[in-house]
Amino acid sequence: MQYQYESMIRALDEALNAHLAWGRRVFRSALTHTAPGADVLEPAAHEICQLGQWLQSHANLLQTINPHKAKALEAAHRRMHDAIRAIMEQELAGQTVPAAQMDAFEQAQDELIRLLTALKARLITDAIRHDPLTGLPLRYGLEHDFCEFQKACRRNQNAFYLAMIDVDHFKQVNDRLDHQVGDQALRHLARTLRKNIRGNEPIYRFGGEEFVVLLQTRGAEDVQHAAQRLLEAVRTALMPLPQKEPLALSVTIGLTQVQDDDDLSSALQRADQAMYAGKQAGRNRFVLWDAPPQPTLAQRTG
Ligand SMILES: Nc1nc2c(ncn2[C@@H]2O[C@H](COP(=O)(O)OP(=O)(O)OP(=O)(O)O)[C@@H](O)[C@H]2O)c(=O)[nH]1
Repeated sequence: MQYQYESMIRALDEALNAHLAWGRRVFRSALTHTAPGADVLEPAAHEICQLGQWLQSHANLLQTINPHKAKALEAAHRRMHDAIRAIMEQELAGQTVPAAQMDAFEQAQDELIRLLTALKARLITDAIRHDPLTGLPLRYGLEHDFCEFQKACRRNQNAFYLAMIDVDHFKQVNDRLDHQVGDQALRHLARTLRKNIRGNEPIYRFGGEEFVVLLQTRGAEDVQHAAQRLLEAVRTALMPLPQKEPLALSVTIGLTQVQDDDDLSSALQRADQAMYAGKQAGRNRFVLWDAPPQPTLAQRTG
């Protein structure tokens, strides 16, 4: 999932502040026996108030984050408004407000604040787990995703491969064209990679100009095709540059098969070794990790 975390968190804070201001206004109306605005007394008050408007304008996004909680949030907001409207109507008519009605309001209000606070925590957690440059996940969740992917591959009787992808001669892009173009190139590359892997294959920005992809395939031949396709996609996706030749990029890919009893750090280490071998062999290629050859006598004795 990708969204603008900063503006989303800011908008949520503004909606929460507006809700607190609304609460103060309701309290004042009750104490001074004056009619509050339409955003309290109208049956559609939950849509009129600022928090209600925020909920409507972010409905799709909330649905994507967690459909169950999105529904609960909307319901709590509506319940809270229904309760306060009933309370205010009785208050303005000079009637005593039943304690059960106050309880209903307080419960809905507590639920609303609890859900909004959890949503904010989720947004902040998501924000720090994603790379602001490319929008890709960073490596925080990799360990967990790796284990889940391992289980899914076993369940589907598919082969699990981990790919380490490193941009070739990226320093030259920064040096020749400047760092901003380098940033743009990383965004461009992330999009190209994302477009050329399956939706259920996670990709991470692993480090500066390194990406990690988890691949679910039918076997060695299949993964080699996938790697070849990625190399081709990166090579041919030229990045337009104003008043200059478009920028051509290439990557080197290190691949390793992940066994059922494998762990992330060993897989990363092997993929890194394969990628390094690819760099040494001339870049712009993939290398499938193979068990390292036994050291020769000359190497052993140095
Ligand atoms: N613009 C930009 N550059 C970055 C970012 N992260 C890392 N880099 C640059 O990536 C470059 C990596 O350089 P090297 O590790 O020497 O590798 P390389 O030039 O790609 O060479 P090979 O990997 O050997 O093909 C460095 O110049 C980093 O400054 C980033 O977020 N933005």
